[in-house]
Amino acid sequence: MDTTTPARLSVRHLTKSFGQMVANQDISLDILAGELHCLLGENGAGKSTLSSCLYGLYQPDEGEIRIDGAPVDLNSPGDAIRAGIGMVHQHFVLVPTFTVLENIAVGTGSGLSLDRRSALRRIAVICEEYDIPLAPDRLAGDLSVGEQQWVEIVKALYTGARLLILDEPTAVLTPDESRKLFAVIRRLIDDGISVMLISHKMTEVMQSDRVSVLRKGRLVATVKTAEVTRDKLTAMMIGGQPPSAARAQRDTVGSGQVLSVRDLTLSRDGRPALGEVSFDLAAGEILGIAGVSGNGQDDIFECLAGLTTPDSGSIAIEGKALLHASPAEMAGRGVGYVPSDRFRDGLVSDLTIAENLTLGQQWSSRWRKGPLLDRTALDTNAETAIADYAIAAPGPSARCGKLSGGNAQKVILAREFAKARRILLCNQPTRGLDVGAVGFVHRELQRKRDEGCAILLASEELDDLFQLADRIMVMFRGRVMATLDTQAATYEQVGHLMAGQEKQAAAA
Ligand SMILES: Nc1ncnc2c1ncn2[C@@H]1O[C@H](COP(=O)(O)OP(=O)(O)OP(=O)(O)O)[C@@H](O)[C@H]1O
Repeated sequence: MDTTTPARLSVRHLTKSFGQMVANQDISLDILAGELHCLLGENGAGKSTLSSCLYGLYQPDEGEIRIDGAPVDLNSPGDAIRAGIGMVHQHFVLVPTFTVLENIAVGTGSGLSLDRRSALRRIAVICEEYDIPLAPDRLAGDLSVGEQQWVEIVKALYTGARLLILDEPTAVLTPDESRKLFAVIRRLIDDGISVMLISHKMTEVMQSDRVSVLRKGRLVATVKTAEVTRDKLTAMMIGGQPPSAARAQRDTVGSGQVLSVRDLTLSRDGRPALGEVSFDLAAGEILGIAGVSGNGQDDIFECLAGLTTPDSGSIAIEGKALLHASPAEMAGRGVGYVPSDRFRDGLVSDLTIAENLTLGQQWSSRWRKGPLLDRTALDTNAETAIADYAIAAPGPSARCGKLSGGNAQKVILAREFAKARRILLCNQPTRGLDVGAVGFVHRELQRKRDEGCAILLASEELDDLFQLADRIMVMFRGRVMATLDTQAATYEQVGHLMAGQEKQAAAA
């Protein structure tokens, strides 16, 4: 690939606003045929908006999109697919009771008119050509998250995509699955297919051919990856140094054993979700939970947060059994909870940042002036959080539903970190955050730990766990495979345990 390589997709002067918010401003860039092109930017920089415009989910206010030199109007995903653009989102939308083949048929609009034999042949050709391990007759409900992603990729290739947009694809994969995905991406590129990758992980970004950096809705530059360093890219992205952990903390307590979990067992829809999970957590300790998404992490947190009742087992905080506790009671006991699904469990989209920051504590005298909410106190609190956590938002009264994924996450972190005086339950806190924000969360977690807070930290990012956790508990199919001392553990060993491979882990 060189400068004479033709552009598969050209964007010229693309602008897209939501009310006053200009999410993409005058963006011009080319994605060349057969290149891996990364889109890099802080949370809220405009990456999702741009990719949504390219996939016909949003229509730009101004500007032009060309495919292979010809202007196109992308008014729907159907238009994008016809133009040869495929997109794999972070959340897959497969029908669990359908087979892989049926999901591909439904997703590509072939539906009932499908010629089964020729469809099977075509899927087999795609899988063989790009070395994708996928059996068309398996039920989607039986597939691992990584396998579901293969279905989405094959679906896009089946419709003839020549440009594939991948939105943070490795966020849900094991290290092994991520390596495999990158091997497939290389094959696609060798075959002349273009891949646009949205990723916050610098190790992945550095594997691309070129990077387009967005900052505050504008394109900073498109550069050849071989000609820049990680630090240079980070500086381009944030336009300076990452924000520092500036927050002063209030009273904190704690020493010795704080949280004790014994034989927690839970089934959901008749299937075992948790099997005899036991662990202890001490003040000033970070216990990491490693596991591929869906292996029981969410269930543990929901039991601890009082949102789900286990079938058996016990939970005790400082020796006292924990029964159903409301968010306000949890806050009263100094427990903060960062859930993995920010919009389902963490935020109310229609409420403002100021209101979301006091959610669950709105009856506390701190936020009341007589019977009414003290708006000034709410706004002051929100302004501090917006500054400390570098939340990209117009102000305290912005609705959380309009924030980018990463900025929404920062609102939850600001609220729950403030609550957590004794215990912080943190499920995937860095998911979808940019490098600057990840660094900030790491420093905040370390600060809370140093102040004596007991932290339970689940992350699909092994980097988070290896950098922060004192011990790493590895989950597979709802069971604890092992709890390792971080100093003595290796990435490979944890990766094997995450895949349920005890023997390989022992040999690693
Ligand atoms: N539907 C919408 N309505 C109003 N504002 C929006 C909407 N979608 C996005 N925005 C705003 O546009 C800006 C860009 O958001 P976008 O989601 O494109 O950022 P991003 O770079 O993908 O961020 P992240 O890395 O956090 O996912 C943000 O300030 C966001 O709040």
